[in-house]
Order: sequence, then C-alpha cells, then structure tokens
Amino acid sequence: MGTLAKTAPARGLLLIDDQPAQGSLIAAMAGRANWRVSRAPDVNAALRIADSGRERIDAVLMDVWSPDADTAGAIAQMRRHWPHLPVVVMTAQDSARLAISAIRAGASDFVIKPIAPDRLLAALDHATTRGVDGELRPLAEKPQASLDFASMIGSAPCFRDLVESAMRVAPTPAPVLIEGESGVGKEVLAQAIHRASPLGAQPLVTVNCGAIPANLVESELFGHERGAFTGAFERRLGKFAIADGGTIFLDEIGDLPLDAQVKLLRVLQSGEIQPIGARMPRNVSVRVIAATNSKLAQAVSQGRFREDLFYRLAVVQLTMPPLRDRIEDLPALACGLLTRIAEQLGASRLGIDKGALDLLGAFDWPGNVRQLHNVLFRAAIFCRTGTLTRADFPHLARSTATGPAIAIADMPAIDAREPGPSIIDPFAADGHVRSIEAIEADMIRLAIHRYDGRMTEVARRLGIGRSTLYRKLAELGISA
Ligand SMILES: Nc1ncnc2c1ncn2[C@@H]1O[C@H](COP(=O)(O)OP(=O)(O)OP(=O)(O)O)[C@@H](O)[C@H]1O
Repeated sequence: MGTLAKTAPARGLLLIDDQPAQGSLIAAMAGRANWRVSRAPDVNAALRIADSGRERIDAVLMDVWSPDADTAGAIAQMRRHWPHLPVVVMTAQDSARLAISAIRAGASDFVIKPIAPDRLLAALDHATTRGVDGELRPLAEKPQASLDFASMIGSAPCFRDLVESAMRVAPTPAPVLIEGESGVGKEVLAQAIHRASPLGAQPLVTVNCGAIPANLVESELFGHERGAFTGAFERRLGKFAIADGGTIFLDEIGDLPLDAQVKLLRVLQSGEIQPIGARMPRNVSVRVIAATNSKLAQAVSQGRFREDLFYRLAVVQLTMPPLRDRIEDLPALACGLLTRIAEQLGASRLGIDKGALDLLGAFDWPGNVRQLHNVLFRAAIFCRTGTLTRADFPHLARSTATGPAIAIADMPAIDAREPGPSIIDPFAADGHVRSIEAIEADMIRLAIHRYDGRMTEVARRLGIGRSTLYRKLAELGISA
C-alpha cells in the first residue's frame, strides 16, 4: 500500500458501481488513503464524467457482478476512450468467468469480493504504478514497504523460535513451505526470507494461487504467446519468467488445481518453463517459497495435493503461530500497525491507550494480525482524536463481553421486540469485509427494530417498496 504524505495531491478514482452501500464502503476505504472518489452507476455515466474533464481520474474501479452484462464490451469501450487509464474490476468469488473476460478485454487487474481494505488499496496502487500494458511489477517494487526480519514485530518465544529458523534457512537455496492460519504474517515472513537471501536485490514475485481462476493458472504462472488462445491478444510473461533470478512466493498453494500442480512439479524438476503456445521451453532459476492456510499434509492424504509436489516444496517447513498464542505481542503489534495506518491515512500520529489495549488483548483474533490491522484501520478512520480508546472498538467490546467473538452476520433472525444492532459492522470476525447481502440483512433488521416492526415505515425509510421489502425478507431469511 502506498505511503502517502498528507501533502500529496489526491489521486482520482472513478468507481463504477450501482450499489450505494458497497460504493460508500469503498469510497470510505479509498478516500482515507488519499483517493478522491467519483461515482458513476454505469459505464455511460462514467464516460460522461471523464469527458467533462472536471475530475482528475487516475484509475477506474468497476464492479462486474452480472453475467448478463457486457463486461468485455464495457471495458473495451473504456480502453478506447482512455487508453492510459488502468481499469481494475471487482468480482464475486464465484464469478471467475467474469474476471477472465474482463482481463481479456483489457482490465489491468481484478479483486475478489469481499474486499479487504489493504488488498483494495494495494491493487489500486499497483495498477496505477505499473502502467496499463506493463507486466506485473515484482513485489519488491511495490510501494508497500516489504518487511525484513528486524522489522517483524514480536518477542513471544514461539515467534522468536520461528524467526530464528527462518533466518537460518534464508541464505540457502532451499524451498520453504510456510504454514499458518490466515493473516498470521506468512507473506511478511516470505519477504523477510527473500530479503535476507543472496537473491534479496532480485525480484520477489507473489502469486496468490487461490485468487486465479482455474483456467488462467497456467498462463499466469508460465505465460503465453500472442494468439495462443482466443483472447490472447498480447504475449504475456508468466510469473516464473518475471521472477527469474529471484524468488517466487506461491501463496495459498493448497488451492492450486491438480493439473496445474503437475505442471508446477515439472517446472521445479526441470528448471524449464514452457509458455502456452511457445515452441521451445526456456530455463529459469527461481527460489520457491510457498504458503498455505491449511495443513498441506492433510490435503495430500485426502488426494487433493500431490505428494511428490509436497515433498519438493516442503524441504523446510515453518509453522507460524496464531496471534492468540502470542497475545503478549499485541501491544507492540498494535503500535507498529498504527504507525503504518497513520502514514496511509496521512495522519501525523495515532496512539492507543491502555484500556483499548486491554480490550484488544482479551479478544481471540481468528483473523490474526490482518484482522488486528483491519480493526485498527476502521477505528482510526472514525477516531476524532489522535488516540484510540475502548470507545473506538464498540463491536469488539460487545463480542469480548459476551464471550466468544460474534459477528453480526452470524446472529440469528432478530425479533423486532429484541434489541437490534445499532451499528452495522462492515467487517466479519475474520477481518475481511462482509458481503453486501449480509450488510443489507443487518440494515433491514436494524430498520425493523428502529420502527417497531411497522413495515410501511420500514420500507419508506429504506427507500424501497413494501413488496420489495417482503421479497427481501424472504430471500434473506429474516423473520419480522
Ligand atoms: N510480525 C509482523 N509485524 C508487522 N506486521 C505484520 C506482522 N505479521 C503480519 N503483519 C501484517 O499483517 C497483515 C497480514 O500479513 P500477511 O499478509 O503476511 O498474512 P498471511 O498469513 O500471508 O495472510 P493470508 O493467509 O490471508 O494470505 C499484513 O498487513 C502484514 O503487514
């Protein structure tokens, strides 16, 4: 993520999205990282805004949600109008087809919903700094500072043991497999290993194996020649070729489809890649670091992951502890993360008091350091003073007071006579943003509670017809 000084001119983001709730959330995330957001409900309105020349636009973020919409046509139209503007699309997890057609039509990148703030901002920074037609920039060049061992926060014995093992393996060429729950810092550790290795000045290229649509995996990893398949308008370098001479970080390796596992194994055995449509293979020299949220050995025993590939990758295996097992590190982590967040938000400094640290220390952090970052990020956005207190964490206060963490999304249907949610939390317990549908359900529950179940008033205040309200109640499983 970019570290923007307060005085840096705002960059312009044109958001094409016809869902106001989602748009507001994205505008809030991007706005506080110095993006000035203009919103358009559709491509035609977006073209009018751009043509008026009144707004500065550095990137376009477009929601592609409907399989019926002509996504490719819309992106091609935008690229004709604004050949130098990167277009990032956001799609649902199950809309791989839309992401593929968007990329083929010229989109620079895609993000999968629900979108975490740091991922969105990184995608926008990445898209604007690499140019529309450029190859993906290696991670080492990302504006988001990569961490080294010295800056990895944590002094708990289990964490220090891990860091020591990682420091010992870093200078060797051995492949490393990092295991750990989501958000524990596997990517940070991979960066630190890379930076401490003899390849530290070379690129570190990250591939999120879980985020690539299955039929794009091969092209993404090994590249393709122009015309290799329908829609391959340009030759594209694969991530292995970009990482040549450096390190490749294969994140969420457990999600790699089996046929791609076969091809990856072949590359690791032979040191050669063959881009799709290329006549000759080419040699590459790449150190591999892989990471997984799940137990890969278990995936092997269940036949979901190839055993031979597992042994190739797991020459050295490092397991990262979850944050709850090193909760003594929380104060130092919170302070370190707040320094970063202050930079991102252009604030001079952000602090946190002891009461708030005690509250955070009582939570069990299923989404680990990333969740802590998101919780602090959200609190910092709404904080009016420079110091976070318990009052800045109302949702956490509620869930720690009631025992285990409860996300509003998990609450049962609310009876209008029971106290309903008073604030709608955009984040789930794992630190990722919640779906629009879950937030919409909360909004309806809140309105039913607020207007004592008077459905005409509820519909009027929500700005929808009564029949739409009843349809939504049925669809969302809300009992009023
Ligand atoms: N020890 C640490 N010191 C400082 N920041 C950290 C540390 N560990 C993690 N972070 C921060 O926490 C966030 C999550 O880290 P990271 O992306 O490396 O986790 P991950 O385990 O790779 O997550 P996922 O499995 O979801 O990909 C990042 O913002 C990262 O900078």
